[in-house]
Amino acid sequence: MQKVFKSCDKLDQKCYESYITEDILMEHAAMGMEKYIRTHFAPGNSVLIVAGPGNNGADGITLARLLYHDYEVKLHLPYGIKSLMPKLQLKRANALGIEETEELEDADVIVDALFGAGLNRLLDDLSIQLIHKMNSFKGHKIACDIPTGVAEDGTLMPLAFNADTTLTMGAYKEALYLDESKDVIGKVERINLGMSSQLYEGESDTFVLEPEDMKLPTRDKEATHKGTFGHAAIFTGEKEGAGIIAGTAATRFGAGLTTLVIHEKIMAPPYLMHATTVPDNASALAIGMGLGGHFEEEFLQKYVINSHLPIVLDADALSSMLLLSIIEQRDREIVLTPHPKEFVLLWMILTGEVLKVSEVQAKRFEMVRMFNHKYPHVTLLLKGANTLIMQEENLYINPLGCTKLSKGGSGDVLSGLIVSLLAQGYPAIDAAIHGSLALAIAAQNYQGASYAMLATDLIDEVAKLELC
Ligand SMILES: NC(=O)C1=CN([C@@H]2O[C@H](COP(=O)(O)OP(=O)(O)OC[C@H]3O[C@@H](n4cnc5c(N)ncnc54)[C@H](O)[C@@H]3O)[C@@H](O)[C@H]2O)[C@@H](O)CC1
Repeated sequence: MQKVFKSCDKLDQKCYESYITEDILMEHAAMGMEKYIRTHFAPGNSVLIVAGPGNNGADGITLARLLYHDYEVKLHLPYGIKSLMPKLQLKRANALGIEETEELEDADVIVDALFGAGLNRLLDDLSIQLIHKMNSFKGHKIACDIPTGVAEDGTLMPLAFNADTTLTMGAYKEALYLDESKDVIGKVERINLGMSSQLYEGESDTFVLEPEDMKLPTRDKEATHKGTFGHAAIFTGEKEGAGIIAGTAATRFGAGLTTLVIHEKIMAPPYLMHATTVPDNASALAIGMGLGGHFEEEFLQKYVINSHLPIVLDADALSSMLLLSIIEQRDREIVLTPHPKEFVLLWMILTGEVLKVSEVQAKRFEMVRMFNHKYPHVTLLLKGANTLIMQEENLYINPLGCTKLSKGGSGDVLSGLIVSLLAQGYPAIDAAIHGSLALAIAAQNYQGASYAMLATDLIDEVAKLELC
């Protein structure tokens, strides 16, 4: 996992105090982009660099110098040059013979160095025209630091540069991981600015997860039996399919036993048990998926609220005042897995504040932190294109989800994976992180069409993760 920061200003300041000047940082920023281009494009290819008036533009001008002669470099400066660093970089570039181009033509590589971290107001007409044009080009699109149109606080403007790759300077920033900007950021790579990234970064309590972080349930001992791996009890309500999907996922992910708790007799697959109450040896619970109003309050009070077993609250449980009262229990392992619409409901119940889904989406990090401030002991997993997971002040971003997951049943699989890990004895935060990673990586591994994946396909992919 990698550290993530709200802004790099303080990190840059720390460098200056160590005599690592702006000029050094900038040279390395440009060298990082140069390396990326030289790795992916042979000399002779054309590179269009659109450079703005500030230091983001200066990164672009520096890149022009580094590539000039080996590549067909076209440098466009639509706003002229305003500050010290771009002036210095342009002098150096001009001295080598680089001239500005007035024409904006397609190239093999298009570099957006118009505005980076300094974007502080809406784009004007000139920028809008430029970005429309750059987006229409066929060349490989690289954003320097952050695409123009994505502000440092993560706000996505009505138009943004549509990057294939964002080469971000020094450290990963939160703005790169808001759901709304996922489609314009493309792949993200970090560029080191003349020192180890660990020295540049310092401390952070926010992290972006990587595939290598995924830990699968371990079965490294031979002298075991089904009881060794816990017993997941999944409350199955009006839509019994949701419980069956979650139960199948829980079993596939290693739970020794899985029971669907339901009042009625159902046709469950043979590997799932079902019962009308929670089995005595249950080691974790999951409730909410397809629940409806299946269980009476007295039953829920006895088997869910008073049980104190580790628990996943999902879907309908997140709009139940009774079930949400669980989050006051500070001695319990609790995972909440809302999607943004469910978060709106739970937030209203917990605080009385009525939010729109769009407001939650626009400030996902802030909302998760506000929830965490009230309930630090609860693991909150806010679903989305970039899932956010937080407990005890540490926030983890899982950016590995993909559009194949946008289908009914994916959330039930996730609840099943998490309750499975809880049943096997993993702490709530680990269960949420590794369940979420397993879900996302399994979806990536699915080989069918992007629109075709069923919850059962996803569970089959989970079953193969250890072999990958
Ligand atoms: N500070 C440093 O030491 C480093 C900075 N680097 C680069 O510097 C960038 C930040 O540079 P700056 O702080 O100069 O900011 P930018 O270059 O992103 O933009 C600042 C300039 O754009 C103008 N501006 C902002 N929004 C505008 C809008 N909507 N329309 C028109 N003009 C607008 C501002 O008035 C200012 O002149 C980073 O994104 C990164 O690319 C890198 O070189 C790494 C090191």
